[in-house]
Amino acid sequence: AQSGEVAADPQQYDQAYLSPVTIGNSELMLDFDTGSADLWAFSNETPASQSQGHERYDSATGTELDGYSWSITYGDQSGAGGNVYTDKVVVGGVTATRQAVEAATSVSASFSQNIDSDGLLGLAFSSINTVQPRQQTTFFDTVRPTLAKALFTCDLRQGDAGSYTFGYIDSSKYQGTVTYVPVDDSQGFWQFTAGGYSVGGDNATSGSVGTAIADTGTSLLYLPAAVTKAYYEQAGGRYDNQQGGYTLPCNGGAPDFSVAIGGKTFTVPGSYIAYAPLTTGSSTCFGGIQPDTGIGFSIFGDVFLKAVYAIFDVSQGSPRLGFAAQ
Ligand SMILES: C[C@H]1CC[C@H](NC(=O)Cn2ccnc2)CC1
Repeated sequence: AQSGEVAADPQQYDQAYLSPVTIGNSELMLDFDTGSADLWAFSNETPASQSQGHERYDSATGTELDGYSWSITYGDQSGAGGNVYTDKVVVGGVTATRQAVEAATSVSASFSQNIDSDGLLGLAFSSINTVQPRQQTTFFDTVRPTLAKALFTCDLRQGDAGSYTFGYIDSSKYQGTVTYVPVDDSQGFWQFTAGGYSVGGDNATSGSVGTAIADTGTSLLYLPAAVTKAYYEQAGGRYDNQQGGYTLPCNGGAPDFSVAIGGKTFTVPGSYIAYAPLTTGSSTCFGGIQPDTGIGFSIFGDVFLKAVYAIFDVSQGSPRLGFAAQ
């Protein structure tokens, strides 16, 4: 049985985390994204004008799926599309011998401009893979029958290298016990229910967060508007229309944010929520918590995930998420 571990290296401000992946004989840095289900890369088929500074997948090592294509648009309105190959993909020593690899023939500006990222490796459920005419499986679904345990884990860290593991849980990476919650995969996401919350440790847990997804591909923590408003009232933040989100002082006074999941409380340090100065040297920061208005559910992105050890587990028949304090 296979198992393995791969580094997750943070970009500036932990905006995304990138992991080394070998596809054929190309070594690329991919953004592992539990919020989508396509494995795509800049390639020899991506226009030079769009791929300056990126490593590219050389599709010559692959077997083309004739007449197949893919096209994806993410929640931030970024997107990409192209052709499909099968090729050998290796992640932390775990090998998929015939993985669908989606070679980009076009990518949106934000992907071209983020030269650290050579593509994405989707880890949501294969039911939302965009390949046509026949949907393809994610890397995790492809290797799942060969893994020691049918699960992968995520240990993202604030401003430091973390890791993903496939096929095993590393109990040295968390403290205390793991709390498991059921996952509703009907929308293709790692969707769960979050409970009450508290700001700055005042144990008057108020309200309830509700339906949420665990999304390593999203930088911030998107919560219901009422919860977000309550947080920034205590944090001394304000909604800045020009910035398109809440901002707050960078000065280190931001309160912690705690949320109950499966009856256990998980805390995001206030320092994670003073996310990044509006511009270099500014004493005003963009907030790491933002409203989930219009999305349809809350998004527990990297701001939350780097405060926990997360286990994405399909070993029990029904999928489940495990969380433990880091
Ligand atoms: C309003 C939110 C904005 C951010 C959205 N997240 C994404 O688009 C994640 N992603 C994947 C690839 N590139 C980005 C989720 C909605």
